[in-house]
Amino acid sequence: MSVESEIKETLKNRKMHLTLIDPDEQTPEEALKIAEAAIRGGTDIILVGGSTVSQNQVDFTCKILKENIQKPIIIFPGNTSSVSKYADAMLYMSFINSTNPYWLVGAQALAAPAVKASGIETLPMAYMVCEPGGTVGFVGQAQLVPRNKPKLPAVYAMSSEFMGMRFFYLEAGSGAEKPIPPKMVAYTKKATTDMVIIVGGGIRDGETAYKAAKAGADLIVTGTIVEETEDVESKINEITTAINKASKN
Ligand SMILES: CC(C)=CCC/C(C)=C/CC/C(C)=C/CC/C(C)=C/COP(=O)(O)OP(=O)(O)O
Ligand SMILES: O=P(O)(O)OC[C@@H](O)CO
Ligand SMILES: [Mg+2]
Repeated sequence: MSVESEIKETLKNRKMHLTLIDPDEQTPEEALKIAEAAIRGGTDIILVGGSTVSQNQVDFTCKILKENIQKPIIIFPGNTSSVSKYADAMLYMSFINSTNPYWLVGAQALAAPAVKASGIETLPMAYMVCEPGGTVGFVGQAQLVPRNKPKLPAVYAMSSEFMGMRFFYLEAGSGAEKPIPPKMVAYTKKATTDMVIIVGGGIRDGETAYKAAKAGADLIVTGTIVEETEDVESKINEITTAINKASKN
C-alpha cells in the first residue's frame, strides 16, 4: 500500500502524529534511538528533514531508519539535495507564501530527476508558513501569515486543493514560541473538501496537540521536543494520547 493510502486509511478512524527528526542535530545512530523511542510512545510516521541539511546527512539517517524500523519514513525536504532512496515518500512541497520563485517551483523542478530515479512516492503539498516562522521562514524568504489573520490560509488551502495538491501544511516554524492558532487550523480545514491538513511548529505538550487536532488538524508534527527531552517515549506518549483523545470526541 502507498504511504498516502495508509494515511488515508488511518485517518478514517483517528488523527496521526509525526515525529520530525532533523539530521542536523544528531548522528544517524542517535536518530535511530530517538525514532525507536518515539515509536514506542505511539508516533505513526517519521519525518526526516531540516532547513540546513546536506544530502549525506539525509541519506545516512534514512538508511539506518529504513533498516531498523517498520513505520513509514517521509522526507521533509529543505532543498533539492534532500533526496534518499531509503525513504518511503517525500512531501513534494511548494512553499506557497515564499516571495522567491525558487521555493515556489524552481527547487521542485531541479529535484525532480533525482526523485524519479530514487523511486520514492511523492505527496503533493502546499506549505504555508505563519508567524513567527523560524529558520524556514527566513531561509524560504516568506511573506509570513500574521497570527491575527486566521482566515488567510483558508483561501490558499482552497486554491491549492483546486490545483491538485492533496496535503496542506500550516507551519509556525520549528521551535516557535507559539503554535499555529487553533482558529487558523479550523478555518483552513473547513475550507477544504478532501485535503490532509498538517500542523506543526511549537507544539510541546499534549494540551496543545489536543487543541490542534480538535480544531481540524489531521496530522500533527512535533520535532524540537525529541531534541530537548530526556524521556522521548513518555513525552511522545503524552502527545499521542492527547491526539487519540481528540480523535474520539
Ligand atoms: C520538493 C523539493 C525536493 C524541494 C522543495 C523544498 C522546499 C520548497 C523547501 C521549503 C523551504 C525549507 C527550507 C523547508 C524546510 C522545512 C523543514 C524540514 C523545517 C524543519 O525545521 P528547521 O528549519 O530545520 O528548524 P531548526 O532551525 O529548528 O533546525
Ligand atoms: O520543532 P517543532 O517546533 O516541533 O516544529 C516541527 C515542524 O513543524 C517544523 O517544521
Ligand atoms: Mg531543525
